[in-house]
Amino acid sequence: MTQDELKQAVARAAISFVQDGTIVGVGTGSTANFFIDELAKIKHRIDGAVASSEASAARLKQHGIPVYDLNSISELSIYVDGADEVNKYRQMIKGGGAALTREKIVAAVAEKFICIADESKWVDILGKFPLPVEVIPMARSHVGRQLVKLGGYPVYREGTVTDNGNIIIDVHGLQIAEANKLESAINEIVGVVTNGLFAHRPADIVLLGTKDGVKTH
Ligand SMILES: O=C[C@H](O)[C@H](O)[C@H](O)COP(=O)(O)O
Repeated sequence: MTQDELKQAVARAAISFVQDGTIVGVGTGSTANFFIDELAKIKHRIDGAVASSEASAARLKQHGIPVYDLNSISELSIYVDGADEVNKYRQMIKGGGAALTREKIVAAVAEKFICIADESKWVDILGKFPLPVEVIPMARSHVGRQLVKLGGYPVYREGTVTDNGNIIIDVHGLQIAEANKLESAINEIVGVVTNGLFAHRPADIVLLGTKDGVKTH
């Protein structure tokens, strides 16, 4: 099976968690795009969606799925999104597509976070994938210096502006043993909006696409 076929398989599997008549939280990225396309097939059964990026909102609308502002709803039963890395504690690194902040916000509202990923994303220790950090532009150098003190090698992601008008710094060289602590420490740096560690809010369910089928963790 190709990587895209594995992504499609987990996207399909996630549809079984969608309850009729509800608003669905939808993530960002290539795996989330497969989920949006699967969601379109059952769009008559749902009320609509909340998107974690402008790109996902546009794809949902192209399919004729109503997109709600998060502020206009009070509850969200599920949030379905991909990940750049996920471990056995269902902690994740996210933000390869620069959507980490909105993803974290929608995930915070959702009762259940369902992570959909192909097996290449499964890791023992988080950190091989450079950790994305969303930063207020004027704080770029300051945040970079603080990230070095935390043991990382910060690299400015040239040409990327987030949906919130900020920049991304990718932190290389981290071996993340205590994801909760590092998530908090980075978020305490003045000028950081948030970072792509989802440790305080791990996924509730991971659907992992493997050659032997979709495995649930
Ligand atoms: O900002 C992007 C998101 O965190 C994505 O969920 C993550 O990068 C995984 O994307 P993909 O499904 O394309 O590998």
